[in-house]
Amino acid sequence: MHLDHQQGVLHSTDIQGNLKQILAENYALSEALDYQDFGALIKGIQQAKSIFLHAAGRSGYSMRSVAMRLMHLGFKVYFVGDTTTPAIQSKDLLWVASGSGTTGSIVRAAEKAKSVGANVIAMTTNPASTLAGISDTHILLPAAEKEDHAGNKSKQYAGSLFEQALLLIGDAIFMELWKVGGCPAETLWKRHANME
Ligand SMILES: O=C([C@H](O)CO)[C@H](O)[C@H](O)COP(=O)(O)O
Repeated sequence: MHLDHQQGVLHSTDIQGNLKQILAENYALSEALDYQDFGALIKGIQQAKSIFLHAAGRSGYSMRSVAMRLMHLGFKVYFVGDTTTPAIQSKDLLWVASGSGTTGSIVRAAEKAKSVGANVIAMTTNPASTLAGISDTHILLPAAEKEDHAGNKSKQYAGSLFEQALLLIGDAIFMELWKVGGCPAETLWKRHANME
């Protein structure tokens, strides 16, 4: 069950064991969430004039995937920092995610959104973080923060659990909005990128 670094050969692996660990951690996180918190997010998405998503690094990749699905549902959605992303305004929603809750660009975006009167919803692993404090609604994802190397909350590297949970929770939110909206998959598919 090891990679022989000297030979550079993969003799045998425990990929299945690792995958089980990852799935078990995500399952445990799903059991520990406070689902009451999600009401404000669903309402915020439904009521926003435009929805802005923002997160950095791997958290950002997860949130980009979520943004794409919201677009498939027909929402006006932007990812902060993209070339065609406009100014946020008072009737808009900024949905941000940062495991640490301290990433500078994400905190600054939340501050700007608050200053124009937009609704700010933040997902972090730390309710005491700057980002959680700024937000109108904070949703706690009980995962390891990226610099918590103790391994008590996750055996995975850095913020991996948080970043995976973002994508999974995003898909769960998409499913809920899709059910409520009642549009057939064919309607959503018409919005899917056709120049891939
Ligand atoms: O890419 C990331 C890193 O590899 C940690 O696992 C993070 O998503 C990125 O550094 C942003 O951090 P947070 O704002 O704390 O999510």
